[in-house]
Amino acid sequence: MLAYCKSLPKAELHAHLNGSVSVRAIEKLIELRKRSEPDYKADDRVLSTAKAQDKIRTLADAFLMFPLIQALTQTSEAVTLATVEVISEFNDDNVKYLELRTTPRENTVTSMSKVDYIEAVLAGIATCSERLPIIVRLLLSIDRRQEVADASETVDLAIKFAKSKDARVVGVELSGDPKFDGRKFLPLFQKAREHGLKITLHLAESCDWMEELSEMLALPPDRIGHGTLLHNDPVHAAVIRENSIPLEICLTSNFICQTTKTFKDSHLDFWFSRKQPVCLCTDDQGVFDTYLSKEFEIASETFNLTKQDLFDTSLCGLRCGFAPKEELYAIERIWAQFAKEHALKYSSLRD
Ligand SMILES: CNc1ncnc2c1ncn2[C@@H]1O[C@H](COP(=O)(O)O)[C@@H](O)[C@H]1O
Ligand SMILES: [Zn+2]
Repeated sequence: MLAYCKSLPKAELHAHLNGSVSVRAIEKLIELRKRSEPDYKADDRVLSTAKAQDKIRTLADAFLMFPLIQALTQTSEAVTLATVEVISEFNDDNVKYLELRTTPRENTVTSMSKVDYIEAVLAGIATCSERLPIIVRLLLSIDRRQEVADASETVDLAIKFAKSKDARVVGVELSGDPKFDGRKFLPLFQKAREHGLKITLHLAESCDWMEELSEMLALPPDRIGHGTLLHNDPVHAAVIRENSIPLEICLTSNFICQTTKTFKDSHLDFWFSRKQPVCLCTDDQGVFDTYLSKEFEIASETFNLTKQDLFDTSLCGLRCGFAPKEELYAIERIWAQFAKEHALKYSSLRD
């Protein structure tokens, strides 16, 4: 089944740039940093090829890893390199449509501004677009720990970049440690929506911090990141069903962080059996040592999914993308062709 999962055209909608950087790419980033700082020594944990499960057992452990990687992406050159490496690896896994997300950061030591950071990511996307058969769009992230003023700046930049010529920025998202309440950012998400941006929110990733849910769901978001525990509450589940909000489900991430005890405990089954749109995603493929085809294989083994189910799930991912519908229709031709070659059922939304 893994070979089939690899051959499937796929859409990845939930990938944090810094969490997606592989050990191989980290080695390149260290080399780059050593050019200007020959004595630089990276933290051993980011270079360890040990299984992700040995390093991370809780969500809190995962949050210790991100700053170690972010320490290597503090210049425009490094940010572009990381972007190119991450996109290339998704392309190698036959991902045809990718939505990367990242938190724009400024760095006073290297004089990198938030605008520089975004432009560096966009430069990486532009380079890959010329060379590789993959369409990439960008979401700008608000980190739950941020001050509202900082997040507001990010939303304003997202609005500005979305209106630029290439329009590769298509949305904003909320992520970061779930113990920080997201409600203070709601007016910013409203503003982003008024300017045509799409919104996805990490919600209910951990059982300890659920107070915000009703207000966050009332937005309502265009997609939900994880939503691991939302199905346990009938009121929340009803909002999701009524609004047909797609869920971005990251099996390995949830399992490693132990927000779902086993793959079988994942909320994927609940939503899948109710025909809710569900997108399989990697979250942080570098940190969690995974890739999208593997997530499809795990889903298939755990929930007895057929080749047709996997194809439908992969197509569902594309259709939940935030790029304009016309662009998504154009990319869908690849799925139509795959269905033809593999005698799978496929019907265009236009039929
Ligand atoms: C494991 N589950 C998760 N839950 C919540 N937020 C997560 C996350 N995984 C990653 N991030 C968010 O993505 C940032 C790293 O990428 P960027 O520097 O933005 O590219 C992390 O600092 C965190 O805010
Ligand atoms: Zn995430």
